[in-house]
Amino acid sequence: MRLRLKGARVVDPGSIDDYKDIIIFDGMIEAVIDPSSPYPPVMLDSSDPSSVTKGLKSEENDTNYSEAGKIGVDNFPVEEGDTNYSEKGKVEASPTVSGEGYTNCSKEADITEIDLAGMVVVPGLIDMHVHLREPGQEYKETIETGLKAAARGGFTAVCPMPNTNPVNDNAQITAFMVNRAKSLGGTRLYPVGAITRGLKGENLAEYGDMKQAGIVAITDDGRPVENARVMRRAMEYARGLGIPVISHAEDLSLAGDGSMNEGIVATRLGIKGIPNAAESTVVMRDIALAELTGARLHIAHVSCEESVDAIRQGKKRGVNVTAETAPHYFTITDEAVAEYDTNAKMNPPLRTEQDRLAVIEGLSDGTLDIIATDHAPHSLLEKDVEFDRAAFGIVGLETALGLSLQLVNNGSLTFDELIEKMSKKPAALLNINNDIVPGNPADLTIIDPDAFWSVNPETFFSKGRNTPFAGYHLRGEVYMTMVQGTIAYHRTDGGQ
Ligand SMILES: NC(=O)N[C@@H](CC(=O)O)C(=O)O
Ligand SMILES: [Zn+2]
Repeated sequence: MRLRLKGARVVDPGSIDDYKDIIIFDGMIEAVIDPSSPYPPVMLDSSDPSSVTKGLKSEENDTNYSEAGKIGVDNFPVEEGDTNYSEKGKVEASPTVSGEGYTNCSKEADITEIDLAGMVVVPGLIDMHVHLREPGQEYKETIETGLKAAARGGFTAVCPMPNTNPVNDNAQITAFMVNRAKSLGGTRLYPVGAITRGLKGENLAEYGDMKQAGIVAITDDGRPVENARVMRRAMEYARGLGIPVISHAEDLSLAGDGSMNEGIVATRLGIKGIPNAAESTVVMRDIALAELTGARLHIAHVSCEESVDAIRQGKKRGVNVTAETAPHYFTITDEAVAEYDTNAKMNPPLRTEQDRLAVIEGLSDGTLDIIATDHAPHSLLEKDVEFDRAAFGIVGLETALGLSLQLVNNGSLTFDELIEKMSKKPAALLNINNDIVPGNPADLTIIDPDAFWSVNPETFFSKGRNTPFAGYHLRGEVYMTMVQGTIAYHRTDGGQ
């Protein structure tokens, strides 16, 4: 089936920001054309001047001819030697033209149109940090519910972390995840393998085998690699394989048994704190190790000012380091814990206003390359308990775009910058080509930029309800998520 996405503004940062129609055939982007251009484009036959009109839809006026002449520059594959195309088009711009009754190209012209007036189409969003809990903790989330939540959040691809049970530290588990996702269709899954077997921090996992089975990076996320020599060796192997090492930066001896940010709020609540240095010291160590090994290092879930500073300095020195933060770190602070709300408990913890602003500054000056969710679903069993006994982690897939768009609405980021951070940068880091160009799979996120909606966890497709954002009013919502030309999510009328 051929689809025409009609009437939307198409934004692919660095290459397109314009009103374009996207033609999709067999799951692939076939053409990106001017909204007034006919499709398929007119096939010229000099012996039959009237042929130029065949297959055209009727238009109000005849300006579509000169538009048709422009198709070549609009990525439509114009035949070699077709240089007088536009000239011919002009010649045939006769006022008697009507699309009615022209059936010559009707087979090719059999196009289903999707009206996207008022919407923005962007390259599919990629969330490079999610926890899908399968295998092992399917009561919290499954690959199926996680991928549905991802599609609803506008993500065409996600990267599940290896802290499943069993751990994704071998090719069998990797293959299981990949196959499960393939059998489901919808949002794509690119697993991240473990750095060490069983996430124990001792012996390296088999990166080569896992890479063949589909991993795109390695990490012990959920736990730091405590031993610097182990981390160094991991970086050396990963470098050889051309995959990034993702660091969950945490000094366990400093974090101790803290369960929120160390500071005034923790003192007031009588909760043990985790200082910024528990994160930033390991960020600094891993940047030093990346400098030593030349590996590609990616810092996960950056929460505090000192980490942002360390990454900024590392980048200045030319270290191959990228970093992500999550929407909660630039939206709320440790004040959100005030009612002992376990839905505001995650690792690293929510920090102070100063840190929140430093994270936004890091996003806007490019120090923080990527926005990822760290989607960490838990059940009531782990969350409906005393604060210090509750599990760390919040869900994020279905609120990420809405929360992140607030940075655009309030002028902290441009829309292009946001799409860079939620789509293009993760794609580049993971070697995924999601440019909106003919020949690429039609993995697209369609955003309704002015829709107002409220976060209602009861409507989540995720099994997790553990969000601190319930009741938030947001502007900008996912309208449709398309993966390989198939609709993976479509907002029903009226929003949620
Ligand atoms: N972020 C969290 O608070 N929790 C994550 C682990 C992690 O990303 O460190 C989890 O798996 O629940
Ligand atoms: Zn982590």
